[in-house]
Amino acid sequence: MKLQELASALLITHIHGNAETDITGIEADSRKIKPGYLFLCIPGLTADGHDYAPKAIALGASALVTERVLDLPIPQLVVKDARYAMAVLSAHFYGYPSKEMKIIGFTGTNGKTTSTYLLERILRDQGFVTGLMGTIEMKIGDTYYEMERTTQEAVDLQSSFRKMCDQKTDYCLMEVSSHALELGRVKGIHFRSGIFTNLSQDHLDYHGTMEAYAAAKGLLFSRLGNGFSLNPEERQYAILNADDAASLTLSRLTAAQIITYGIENHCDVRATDIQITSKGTSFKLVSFAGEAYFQMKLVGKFNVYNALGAIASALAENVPLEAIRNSLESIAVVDGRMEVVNEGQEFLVLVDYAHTPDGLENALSTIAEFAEGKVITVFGCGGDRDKTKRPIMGKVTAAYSDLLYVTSDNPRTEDPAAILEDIRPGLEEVNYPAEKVEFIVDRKKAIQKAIDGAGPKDVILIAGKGHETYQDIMGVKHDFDDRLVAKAAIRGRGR
Ligand SMILES: CC(=O)N[C@H]1[C@@H](OP(=O)(O)OP(=O)(O)OC[C@H]2O[C@@H](n3ccc(=O)[nH]c3=O)[C@H](O)[C@@H]2O)O[C@H](CO)[C@@H](O)[C@@H]1O[C@H](C)C(=O)N[C@@H](C)C(=O)N[C@H](CCC(=O)O)C(=O)O
Ligand SMILES: Nc1ncnc2c1ncn2[C@@H]1O[C@H](COP(=O)(O)OP(=O)(O)OP(=O)(O)O)[C@@H](O)[C@H]1O
Ligand SMILES: N[C@H](CCC[C@H](N)C(=O)O)C(=O)O
Ligand SMILES: [Mg+2]
Repeated sequence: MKLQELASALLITHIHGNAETDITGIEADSRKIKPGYLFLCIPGLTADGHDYAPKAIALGASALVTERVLDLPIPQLVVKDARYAMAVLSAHFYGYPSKEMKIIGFTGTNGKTTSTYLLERILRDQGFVTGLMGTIEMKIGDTYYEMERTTQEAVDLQSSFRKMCDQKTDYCLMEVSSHALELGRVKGIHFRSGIFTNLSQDHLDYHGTMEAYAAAKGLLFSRLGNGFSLNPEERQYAILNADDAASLTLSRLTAAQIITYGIENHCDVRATDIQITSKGTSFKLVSFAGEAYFQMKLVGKFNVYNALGAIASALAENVPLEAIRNSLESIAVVDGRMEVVNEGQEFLVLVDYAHTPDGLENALSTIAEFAEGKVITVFGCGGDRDKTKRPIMGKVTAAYSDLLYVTSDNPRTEDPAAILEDIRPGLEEVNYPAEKVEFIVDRKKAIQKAIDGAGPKDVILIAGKGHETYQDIMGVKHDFDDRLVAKAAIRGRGR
């Protein structure tokens, strides 16, 4: 594609240099530039892409997108807002792939990853080709890709969508993080539906206040539904959790058709008669499409919410209720979410990705429903993330745990011991007995200690890292998988 043609996607631009320059690829990270690529200079929060233009040129960039003319020897497309231009130019370069398939976006503090997998199973069982992108991985057809972040940068997103379209994907199920919404990574993407899971405290380091965090989530819904159509294929849906107060604001923001789901409040897709055990969850579904009894292997009331969002969305796609039930009942576990570690021991070990106060509350209140012995919790808080959630996570955990091992999560660039100290005030606030808690920086040792001390019928929750297979310490990712560490500890007991 010529630079001129790319520029035609924007009204106000100025080409400095040869407009006929060939563009073979498009990138916003100088380290990924290949010969012939256009390098987008993005002024960021920690760096300014304009400073990396010489590096990009050294790697063979054929042109730049800049916000001001740089004294450099290659053509430049000068734009008003490089970040916005990145979203527009990427969509144009890849031929607007989001219009060629149905993209369903999931947003909310907790439950996004889980919900994408539930809907993926339902749609796959119907014979649809699905793509999935989120915290654990990206899947295109049957190929898996590692993800750097939950929601990719605009250039990578559009490139991934193109690959999905090339594989004849019918539905793309994607997590849409609040960072992505705020930073415009998903601007211009045509969503079929938006699913809102819930809103509770997280990421205040980035958003500052809960209001700003909620407003970021709202961006997904405010862009939905403009352009009504009789054709069901062209409709857009906002699928909202009727039991979460934030849904009211979202319903005012959107022009899409709203489908509500929930347990407590009146709604379109509702679960009643919920039974929770350590082996699964059952409920009666009452919906605009009929009633059915569900017997899921997934554990916890929060997974009923995740199932309801997926059910509402599948009903909007015309999937029969019976088929939805069969698919959901066949799912054994979502990677690292309430995953049982079984080495034949007499106590239950669960690895879960709860890393917010609400996530922990949900995981632990679920365990409280069926625990017969002691509840033993191992958890920590990630470094370089919202510090204000640390004592709250301590307090929540204390409320449910008979024994507590406070340890490291991903310390990233912070001092691990200092992170543990940020959790302590939450325990002190509720006078959690000192003899019931240990602060152990080394996560492996903490897990081993918890497992060594467990008795028959106890339940151990190892929270925070779920599916992760590494521990990030000072930017170095060390091999670490809670499930493998727990297995080894169970086998090593008493030795
Ligand atoms: C707050 C945030 O999300 N920041 C992301 C954002 O930063 P930024 O736009 O300010 O960019 P920057 O790092 O200042 O760099 C400016 C520009 O220089 C470029 N650059 C930089 C260095 C270099 O050598 N060469 C180069 O070209 C960068 O590619 C970028 O285009 O864009 C960068 C490039 O894509 C990301 O690396 C960075 O992610 C940071 C590291 C991050 O940790 N993000 C997390 C919090 C995040 O996004 N998380 C959410 C999930 C949260 C959840 O679900 O719980 C996610 O969607 O993954
Ligand atoms: N609907 C829900 N409501 C509250 N808590 C939930 C819900 N679903 C899952 N959880 C808890 O939150 C944890 C994370 O779940 P999941 O990975 O599905 O969320 P996510 O929104 O994708 O998180 P992230 O923001 O890290 O991508 C789970 O391990 C579980 O403890
Ligand atoms: N997407 C979340 C994941 C947190 C997972 C937890 N293990 C941590 O490292 O804090 C984040 O980046 O905040
Ligand atoms: Mg996720």
